[in-house]
Amino acid sequence: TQSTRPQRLLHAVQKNATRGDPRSVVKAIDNFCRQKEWAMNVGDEKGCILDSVVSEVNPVTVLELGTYCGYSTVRIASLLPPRAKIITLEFNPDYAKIARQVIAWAGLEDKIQVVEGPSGEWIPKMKEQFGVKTFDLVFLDHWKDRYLPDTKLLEDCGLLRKGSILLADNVICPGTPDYLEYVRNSPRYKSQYFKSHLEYTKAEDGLEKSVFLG
Ligand SMILES: O=C(CSCCNC(=O)c1cc(-c2ccc(F)cc2)cc(O)c1O)c1ccc(O)c(O)c1
Ligand SMILES: [Mg+2]
Repeated sequence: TQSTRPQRLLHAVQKNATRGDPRSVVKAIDNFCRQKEWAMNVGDEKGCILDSVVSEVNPVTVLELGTYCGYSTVRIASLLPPRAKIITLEFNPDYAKIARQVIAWAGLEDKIQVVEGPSGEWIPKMKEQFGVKTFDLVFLDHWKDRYLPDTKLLEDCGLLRKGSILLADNVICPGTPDYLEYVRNSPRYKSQYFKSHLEYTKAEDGLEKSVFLG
């Protein structure tokens, strides 16, 4: 039977990356996506912006919306302080299965919890299910029309605190116009746009970093 792109991406990691070495896993995926097949990872260019925001925030609790194959999950987790944790939500069970194996190859299972299901259902259960108080950093990279409703849900569930950072991928391509309008015009956020390119291409894209003001 024909393999899927996530399966081929995982094989490239197992073939070319060193077990327990997150940076080699990131490199192997970027090489696969540049040389073999494009895939919707945040990629190396936007990944460097992600790295700088994670290093600056130094978060203890991270929420990622949209795991896909775990590329950004591994990127973020490899920069977290010892006791810090990342919860990553993925709707698609096939993606989640691949992501768990990519994360295991990187040796980061202890810092990462992959949760399967719709973000709209899981966000209201975060406190009771995972003992989360608030998130220091949220990386939005799932369905682009879920960024705004899920942000409002995070606010309503008391999962953001004064200073929580939202970092959103793809605000230009594919684009998240309603989300951008909200975080850029709401008095409850201070927003900043980091211009970049759509992963592995020359098309414009960027990340929007928004600080929740409480
Ligand atoms: O894929 C999903 C939804 S989550 C992935 C969201 N991410 C994107 O869509 C995304 C897309 C692009 C992009 C794609 C084509 C272009 F021409 C240009 C850009 C880039 C990104 O960086 C992204 O993050 C899913 C869920 C449940 C299911 O059952 C299922 O089959 C699929
Ligand atoms: Mg993306």
